[in-house]
Amino acid sequence: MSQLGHISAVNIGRQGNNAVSLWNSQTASTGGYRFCSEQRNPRLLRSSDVISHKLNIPAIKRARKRASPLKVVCIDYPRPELDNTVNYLEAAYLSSSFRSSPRPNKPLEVVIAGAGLAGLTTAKYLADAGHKPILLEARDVLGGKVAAWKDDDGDWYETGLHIFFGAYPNVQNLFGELGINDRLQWKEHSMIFAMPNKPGEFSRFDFAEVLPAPLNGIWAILKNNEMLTWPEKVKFAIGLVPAILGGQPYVEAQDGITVKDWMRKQGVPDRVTEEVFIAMSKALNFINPDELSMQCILIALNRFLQEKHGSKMAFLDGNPPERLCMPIADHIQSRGGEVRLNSRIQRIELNEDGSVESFILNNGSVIKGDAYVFATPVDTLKLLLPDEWKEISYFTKLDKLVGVPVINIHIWFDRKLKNTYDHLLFSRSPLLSVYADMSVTCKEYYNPNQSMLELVFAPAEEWVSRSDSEIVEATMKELAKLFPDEIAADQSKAKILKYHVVKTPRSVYKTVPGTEPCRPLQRSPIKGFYLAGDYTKQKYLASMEGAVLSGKFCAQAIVQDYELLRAGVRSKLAEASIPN
Ligand SMILES: Cc1cc2nc3c(=O)[nH]c(=O)nc-3n(C[C@H](O)[C@H](O)[C@H](O)COP(=O)(O)OP(=O)(O)OC[C@H]3O[C@@H](n4cnc5c(N)ncnc54)[C@H](O)[C@@H]3O)c2cc1C
Repeated sequence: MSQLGHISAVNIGRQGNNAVSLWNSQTASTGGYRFCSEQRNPRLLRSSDVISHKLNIPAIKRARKRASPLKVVCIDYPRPELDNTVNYLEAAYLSSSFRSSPRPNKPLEVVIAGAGLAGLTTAKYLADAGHKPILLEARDVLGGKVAAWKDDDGDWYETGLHIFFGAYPNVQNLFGELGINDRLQWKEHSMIFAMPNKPGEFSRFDFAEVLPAPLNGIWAILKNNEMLTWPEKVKFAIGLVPAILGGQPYVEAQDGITVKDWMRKQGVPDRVTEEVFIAMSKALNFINPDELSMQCILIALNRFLQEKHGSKMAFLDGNPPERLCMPIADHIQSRGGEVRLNSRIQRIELNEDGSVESFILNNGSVIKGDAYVFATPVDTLKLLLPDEWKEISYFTKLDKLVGVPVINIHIWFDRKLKNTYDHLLFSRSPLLSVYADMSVTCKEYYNPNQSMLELVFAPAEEWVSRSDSEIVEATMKELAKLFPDEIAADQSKAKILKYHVVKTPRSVYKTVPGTEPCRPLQRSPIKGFYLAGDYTKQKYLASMEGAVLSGKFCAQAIVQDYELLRAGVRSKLAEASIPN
């Protein structure tokens, strides 16, 4: 920390691409940020505020002349591809707090179960803070729900078709930190929906680059007259007024109601739900609007509409284990951490006082540490929960969080399909959710002569136990409507060269009404035991961004608990002391 008159410069990052923000030091830690680079009119930061990328030397000098009591905070802030708003600053600030935290005298050994994005980021940020993570993954591949495999022909197939959104500040910050920003292939700022009544046709919502948020979103909706009529748009807009006026408290209060019921309560015509929200519900949580909690839609709308590029989409340029997970694992290992595959935790062994003594692996190995993290899916955690913890309300609430089934399908065709875009497409078909021609959208899968469609099949409850051939047959019938000139269900047009079907019987937690209060904080009531995962408490949905943020929160809790963990304080298993 270097002194500049009354101003202290904290944590000046790497050269170039550094954001400098001036804010009132008293409010910085509370999250009530004051935007002080134009120091005359301090005001609360809005998510649309643009934070300067460059070192704002003139602003520092001006503040210095006035002997300002402001603190200058310089954050190592790798330039994100898109927005440069307070959400990104917060993400970068949290990341930099690990690197700038005091180096521990004796690093903690932290044993982490599960190398999905949550476990990987927990380990990464713990390593950044000078600790030693030992990351144990059950399978022989990194990534969990972003895992992928190479077949005998060298083609990749994935657990899920994954889209990165502009409104993913922590993910973009992570890419920046790892120096892999160029691996995100950003697409045109549009949402493209198939038109079931006009087979082979699409309807677009195009977000104008010249307009700020939320006008660009409102304009995109107003301009599209193919999916919604003007009276429907007006009724939908009126229905949304309480959400706009009520802000976050209103959004949180809508957890108790399904999308379908909320629309009816607000007087929004059923056709709006059918035209737009079936597709959105399936894309967000692989279920229909009669099951999905309205809070989920409002959170997504909030993010998409409040940030200019919030709904802009990117594809990773190749398979996630190598293109995203390996750089994180390499980073962890370069800082003394360990990443071990084929290491399934079979049992959580407890001390007499109910705290964790060790993790027992399926091969019988005993792994001990100073702290323990479960970054597995919630369904796995529930299966492995020690009996002694089962009555604790923090854990009993997990019963309501249940993974939803989903199927990811890849079909390689003998030709290049024409009726497609270099983009994600909402199929609006009964069995399918979103899809993309990955031979166009993804650099590593690029093929000028043949298409590979990757499709998300949802809701999949009734289908997940059926055979792959049945699932592909049903998919082909749907594809015949999306590609009327090019695909027929009997393959009399485009021929299938091969396919892969990946079933995930328990994927992200099913966001039905009443689940939000059941999401656990990352710090559990058991001292030394923490959770990470997209289902744990964080302001994003069950998504890659949510998983990454949960990992950061988990690492932050452990760093904050350093003294406690070093002292080896063990919890007394008393429900009374457990925060609900
Ligand atoms: C089909 C599909 C499409 C999706 N599309 C998108 C999208 O477009 N955009 C988006 O943001 N999100 C999307 N998601 C959601 C996103 O993939 C998840 O939210 C995120 O990857 C979850 O990360 P996680 O680390 O919390 O959990 P996981 O990825 O489930 O990681 C948990 C890890 O724990 C491991 N594990 C389990 N049991 C044990 C054990 N006993 N011992 C050790 N390890 C264990 C697992 O093998 C796994 O690696 C999609 C998901 C699916 C399934």
